[in-house]
Amino acid sequence: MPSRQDILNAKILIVDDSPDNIDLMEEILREEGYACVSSTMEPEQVCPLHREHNYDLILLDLQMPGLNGFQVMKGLKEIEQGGYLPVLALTAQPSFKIAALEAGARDFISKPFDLLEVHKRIHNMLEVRLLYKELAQYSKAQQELALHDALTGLPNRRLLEDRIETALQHAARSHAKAAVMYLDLDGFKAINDTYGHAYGDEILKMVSQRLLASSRREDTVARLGGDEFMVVLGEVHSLSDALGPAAKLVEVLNEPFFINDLTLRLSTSIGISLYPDDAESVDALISIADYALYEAKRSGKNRFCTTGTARQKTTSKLPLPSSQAELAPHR
Ligand SMILES: Nc1nc2c(ncn2[C@@H]2O[C@H](COP(=O)(O)OP(=O)(O)OP(=O)(O)O)[C@@H](O)[C@H]2O)c(=O)[nH]1
Repeated sequence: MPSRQDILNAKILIVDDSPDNIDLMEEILREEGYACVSSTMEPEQVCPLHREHNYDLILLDLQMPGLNGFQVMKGLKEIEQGGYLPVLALTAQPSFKIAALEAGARDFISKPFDLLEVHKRIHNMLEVRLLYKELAQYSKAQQELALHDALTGLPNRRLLEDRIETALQHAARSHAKAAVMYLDLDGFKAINDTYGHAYGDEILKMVSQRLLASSRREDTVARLGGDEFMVVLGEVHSLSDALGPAAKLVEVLNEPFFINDLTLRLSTSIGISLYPDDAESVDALISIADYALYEAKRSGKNRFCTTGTARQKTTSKLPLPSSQAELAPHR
């Protein structure tokens, strides 16, 4: 619930073509203790000002030359799409009251002003507006939490699948390819067992940072859970475009990790699948990369492995061209 102080600090804009009305309203608000009050006599400035300042309350005169209050509300609705239109209409015309509410105003104040009514209506509207903002922020934070891994802050599997889908759509549109790299740390369990879970957590956070630092802004780095990560490269033109980044990831995770006074080492194995060569769906690309990862582990860890026969085994019984017939471990 917003505090009295929150309400007094809310951002208020007065819109009226009469300087006397503006002076009067400013005085009423300042006397009550409202600290962030501004005004304009130019209705066409209301939308640009609201875009810039995101007001908590707009006290809007309905009858103004040029743009009237109803037209201003139309513009404000476009800015506050799906949101709470923070407009309190000011009108001397009883017939305008219902029209104003129908046009999106939350409430109205009749002219000439009744001081007690002005205070109550402004206070009540600000209370609802600020509550609405709190709720919107809370729901945004909840959505973020649901899509990100709590330990590392990286996208989780749900968001990752969305990002892969988007990368595939972009690649399809531009006749390019996309690469999915499935990473699993080598020997991570031993770090947990030897130094404790807190050290393991620290390593996972440092691994995330290294992966992010070694990737392009447009790539996606995600944590699937445990010691498994995924890096998605959009807009690659051939498998060889993914090999350099994969080699770099193997290399950066080979660098020592300094935690407190300990120097810890581990490595990573990576399986790579390529869109559209290996598969065209998110699930198939992930499972083919997983299979290539398995091959990287099986053939000695600390390396990356491309797909080749992985596709043959998971999706079809057709023989692959001989150039793709072998899994290709690299280190
Ligand atoms: N510290 C920490 N450990 C985790 C977390 N999630 C999973 N683990 C541990 O990570 C380990 C992952 O197991 P493995 O991948 O089999 O271990 P590994 O030693 O890397 O095995 P290889 O991949 O064969 O080299 C398990 O011991 C899990 O308990 C976490 O959030 N924090």
